[in-house]
Amino acid sequence: MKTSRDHRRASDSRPEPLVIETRGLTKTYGPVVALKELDLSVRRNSIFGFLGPNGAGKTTTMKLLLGLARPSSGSGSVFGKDIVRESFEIRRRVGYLAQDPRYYGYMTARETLRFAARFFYSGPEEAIERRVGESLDLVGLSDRADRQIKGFSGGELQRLGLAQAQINDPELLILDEPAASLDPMGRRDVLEIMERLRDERGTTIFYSTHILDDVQRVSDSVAVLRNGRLLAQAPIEELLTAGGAGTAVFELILKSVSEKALGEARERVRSREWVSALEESPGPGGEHGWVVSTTDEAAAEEELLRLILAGRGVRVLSFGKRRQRLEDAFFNLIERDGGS
Ligand SMILES: Nc1ncnc2c1ncn2[C@@H]1O[C@H](COP(=O)(O)OP(=O)(O)OP(=O)(O)O)[C@@H](O)[C@H]1O
Repeated sequence: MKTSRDHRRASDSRPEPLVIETRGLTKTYGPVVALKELDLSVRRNSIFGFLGPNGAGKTTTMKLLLGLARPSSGSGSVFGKDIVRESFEIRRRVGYLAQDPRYYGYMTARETLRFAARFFYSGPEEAIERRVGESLDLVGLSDRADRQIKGFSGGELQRLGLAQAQINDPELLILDEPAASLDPMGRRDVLEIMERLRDERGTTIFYSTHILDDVQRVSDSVAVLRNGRLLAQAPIEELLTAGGAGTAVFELILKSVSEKALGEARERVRSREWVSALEESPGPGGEHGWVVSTTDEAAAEEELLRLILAGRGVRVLSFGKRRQRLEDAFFNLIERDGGS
């Protein structure tokens, strides 16, 4: 039985081949357009976050990829195989965790995984037991393996779901909101397991979520979907930059003896190439609020205060830094798309 693959990450700079590719993929349910002309490209050995609010079309996309629903138009392939004509072959090589998986509460975790493993392996019992044991280990459930599932917490159930989805050592895991219902600890566990699967087994992971922090934490690439339409698709760093996130923003409150002194400070700051924006707002009692966006956080840390204080007559009452996050980038993209 094959339990692992060659999961070395490519050391050269050639891009990994595409595991999922869709072109103009569309699904309508009567008058409802659940998915409109989706072009998606997911590279091998990546964690791909599929991000969007409720009703965006995430589950619909996953069902189309798995052959559980038929496209209204457009096409798609997984491992180069057609999602309509070759869905049986696709499903054999994919692990899927549905949004709300159900289990038999009277069964133990080990029995559940054994049951799932028998669908895939007809080999000797020891091989199945070994695979079940490895899977329990992977998700940290070895010490609870022989307890009935009905007593499991939400986090334990989700980890069992992951173990079940990867029981056949799939090349691709499709996970529908794997961490949505969990507390921060439970979410961290699930994200760590996803990383281990990518790093140690070379699994490609395509997962949906509406939790921006999770996407920022583990994804290599991200697609943002809204009302069935793709707003953006890019490696995460690119998306952060495009949406204006990932850059540092400095917030200051200044007090100045004169407009002239303030104007000179403004000119000194604006003359620096690492300043991408300087927004000003008047505060109470002659104070001035400044928000300075930068492209080079280190340079700004080193120079910004010095530049402001270089002339006489300007005092800095407060100085703080915040980093823009994916959340800012996401809402910027949605705003650009015309609404919330
Ligand atoms: N079988 C169906 N019949 C009619 N409409 C459907 C059907 N399945 C999905 N839809 C509609 O298609 C749209 C996309 O739904 P989908 O479940 O794909 O969204 P989602 O992004 O997965 O949302 P959620 O996070 O809430 O699961 C929604 O407007 C939904 O109501």
